[in-house]
Amino acid sequence: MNTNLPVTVLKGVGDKKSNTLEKMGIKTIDNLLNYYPRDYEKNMPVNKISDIKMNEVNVIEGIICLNAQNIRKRNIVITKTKIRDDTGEIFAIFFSQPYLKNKLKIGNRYVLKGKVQYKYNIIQIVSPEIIDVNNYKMRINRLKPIYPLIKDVSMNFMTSIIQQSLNYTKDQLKDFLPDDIRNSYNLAEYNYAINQIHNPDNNESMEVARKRLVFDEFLLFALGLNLIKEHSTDIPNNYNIDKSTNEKKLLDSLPYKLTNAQLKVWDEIKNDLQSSKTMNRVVQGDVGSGKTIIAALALTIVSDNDYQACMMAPTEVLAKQHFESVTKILNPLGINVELLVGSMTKKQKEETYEKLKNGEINILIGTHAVIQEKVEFKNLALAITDEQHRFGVKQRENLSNKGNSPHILVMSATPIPRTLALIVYGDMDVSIIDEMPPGRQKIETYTVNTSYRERIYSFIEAQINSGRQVYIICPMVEESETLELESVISYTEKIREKISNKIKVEYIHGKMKAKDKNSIMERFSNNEIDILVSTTVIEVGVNVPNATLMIIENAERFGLAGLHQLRGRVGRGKHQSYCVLITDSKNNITKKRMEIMCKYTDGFIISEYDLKLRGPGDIFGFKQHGLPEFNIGDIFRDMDILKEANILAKDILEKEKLFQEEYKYLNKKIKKYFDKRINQISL
Ligand SMILES: Nc1ncnc2c1ncn2[C@@H]1O[C@H](COP(=O)(O)OP(=O)(O)OP(=O)(O)O)[C@@H](O)[C@H]1O
Repeated sequence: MNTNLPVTVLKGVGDKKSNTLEKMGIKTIDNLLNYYPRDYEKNMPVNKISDIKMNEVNVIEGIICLNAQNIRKRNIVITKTKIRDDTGEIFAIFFSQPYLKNKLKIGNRYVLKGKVQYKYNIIQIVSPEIIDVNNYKMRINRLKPIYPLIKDVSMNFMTSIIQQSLNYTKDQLKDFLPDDIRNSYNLAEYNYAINQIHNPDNNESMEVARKRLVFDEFLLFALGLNLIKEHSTDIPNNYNIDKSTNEKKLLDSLPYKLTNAQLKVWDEIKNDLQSSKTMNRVVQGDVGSGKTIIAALALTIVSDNDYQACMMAPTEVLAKQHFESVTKILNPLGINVELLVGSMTKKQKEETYEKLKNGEINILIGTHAVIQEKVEFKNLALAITDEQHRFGVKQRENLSNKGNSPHILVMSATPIPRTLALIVYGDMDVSIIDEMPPGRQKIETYTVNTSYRERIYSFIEAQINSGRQVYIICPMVEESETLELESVISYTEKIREKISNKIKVEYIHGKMKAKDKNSIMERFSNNEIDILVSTTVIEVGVNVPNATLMIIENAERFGLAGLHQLRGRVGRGKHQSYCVLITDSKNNITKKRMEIMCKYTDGFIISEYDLKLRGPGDIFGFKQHGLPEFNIGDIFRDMDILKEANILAKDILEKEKLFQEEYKYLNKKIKKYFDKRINQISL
């Protein structure tokens, strides 16, 4: 069975549609079969027209009794027709589908599903879904899949092409899992799973199908990662890092002592750098747990041994911040640290390239341009990056070309349980900073509605009068006509009017030029700005310990992970800090989220709640994790399956089962799966 046929073999898929599908990652029949629903809804029973419920979604069945007409209003074509059953008649209105005029002919029988409203003096079913009569009756009360869509791809179309693909393959898909695995883990057969995920008989059969497909996905992932790990642990350490002249000096120069957790992690890194293999390690630590100093130590001992090291940040603001904090610590030791970011002039950049090449620079800090641009190092031995940018195979190659397989250190602020970390970072060694620096006070957190604004303004003034600084987060950059969200620019104007004019208020957002962003952040860091109104650009990593109040407008717009990251911008120094979450939302999940934020500050606990609160298919906050994304599996919800699959993967590899005849198809599948994903996973 060739499932690699292009989607254009299906009815209704021409060149234009196939281009649109390609944007969704769908090129072949196989891609369609693996395009899983994001949710299901129950097919509703048919209502008699006399019994329809106003302002609700109704399903009606009847005969078209008025030839459809197209009416043009402004730029929209409205198609209007009427449908009748034995109890009454109702108008049906469609928008921007002029071709329906020829389809909806008098005498044709249809099932229509849509909201019924009284508008313009008539009762009408508005923009209903048109459903095949015979098909529908058989399927009443069954689950109907809801697919994720993009513009120009309708649910009807998606369902139709997936059904065609299922008909085409008709139970002839090769099950790549050997029988012994299926039996031991009680997994459904592959054809059954694919059919039931798209056309479930009931909830139970859908769950059975889902379990099988999640297992598949995790098993392939775990096998791939473990294979990569086997391969990557073989890279020998090409550097001789045995001196640590400046380590003690650096530690002595700090105004604090490292926590035990920091010491342990630092030890692990040092051992790696001195071992016979190249380091490939991720350091995980909650917001504010003190990862930067660990990075600085690693940079230092590499430079002590006359090698170069680089450190990359996701944004210029962060790169500059790292640059400043690292320079402050390392310059007194005579270590030359330089910055490389996009907003520098060509001349400045060229000077930096030159100095890097001839070894005048020990440490380079920048954005990811550091490895993409034409940068030549003299002897790069260590590259530090963040979790969102953990290196894929291609970047690893790039890096190797710049150095000679340098050591890799990834910094992650995503607090996830250790067992999970060991799996999702399965190709790397994991270090966890599971302790906060001493003396940190709990960030007092409150949730209020917008009627409290005036009082909050007084609170802001009080904080500023005692020498502190304030962040205010607004989700939008500019005023929006459609959404009632606070926007950064108008908010700044509003607050300037409300508050004493001695208080300096500025804004920062992602659409500003890097140069302007940098200058605002610099002024905020130097306490030249009292209130910084910002979008989430400051979410990750910004460190201004004098800022003690974080106000988050429209807090309902953020997931728990995002709120935790944002709140982590305060409480970074010795002063008592506060976070005020402002929302008018009455939604239960939002309420629960706010309660959790007020109650807990430990990122590990918050991340666990985050997962519990996310329903199936709800990926709220997920993008904020720099974790691999799965097609159907959810690493938190399906954590048990992930663990099982990981143990199985290790067993398969240990016993070299992939070479056995029954494992032939599984082996093939890994190659295919990893071909697609290989760039996301570090090697
Ligand atoms: N052992 C320690 N004792 C006291 N203060 C510390 C210690 N380690 C780090 N700090 C301070 O804690 C603050 C936060 O550290 P850092 O910026 O490294 O956090 P982080 O882990 O990178 O957090 P984020 O993920 O939010 O960026 C800094 O001001 C730093 O100087």
